[in-house]
Amino acid sequence: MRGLGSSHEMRDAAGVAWTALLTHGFPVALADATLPPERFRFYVSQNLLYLPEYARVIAFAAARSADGAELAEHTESLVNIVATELPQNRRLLDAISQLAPTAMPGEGVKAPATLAYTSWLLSTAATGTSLDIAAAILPCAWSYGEIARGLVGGAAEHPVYTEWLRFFASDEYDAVVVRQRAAFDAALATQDDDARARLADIFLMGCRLERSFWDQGLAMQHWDDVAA
Ligand SMILES: Cc1ncc(CO)c(N)n1
Repeated sequence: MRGLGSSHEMRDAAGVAWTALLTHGFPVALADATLPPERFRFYVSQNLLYLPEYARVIAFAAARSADGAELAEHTESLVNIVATELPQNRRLLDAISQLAPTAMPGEGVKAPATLAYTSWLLSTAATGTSLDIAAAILPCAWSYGEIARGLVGGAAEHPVYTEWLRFFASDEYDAVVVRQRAAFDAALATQDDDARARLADIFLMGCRLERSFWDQGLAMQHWDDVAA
């Protein structure tokens, strides 16, 4: 299919589902340091429920790797989540708890967008190929890198948010994204039009779910019986 032969073209095809992530009110408020700490606490708590499932999904991709190079690639992504991002999110929760000391309602319970996103990732992992899984996980890492790199330059100093921005805007994080995209693009080159269209649909859904995760954080949206 013309126009869907690379991650770059899939991102362009995702249109507003992608561009909305770059200008979303949550990261924008985080960068100008006006985001209320309670909202960040809610978001990080939900992220700590999201990331272990995300890691399990990457493990499915590793398990289904076609060759040693693919196995190594997914394993590096998995290690990045388990050894770097999860501990970093736990540190962020500790830090924001100084500014927002009261636990949010339902902090240990997946809120609707968290459940939708993790359930979709896990169902893609259960039924898809390793490349389907790669398409599903690509918007996560890639969009965070792009969001942070776009905002870090003009960001206000903040005792917690600055660390978040620097982490995702770092060269180390960018290297993770570059590696993931290169592996995805190389695999995509071997796919026929039908497969590329399916992968683009998966990528697009990942972008939508990223956006609803930000929306959920901004609104602190939880199940009706959990919300006070
Ligand atoms: C919801 C979500 N998407 C992407 C990332 C980046 O890994 C994250 N930590 N959380």
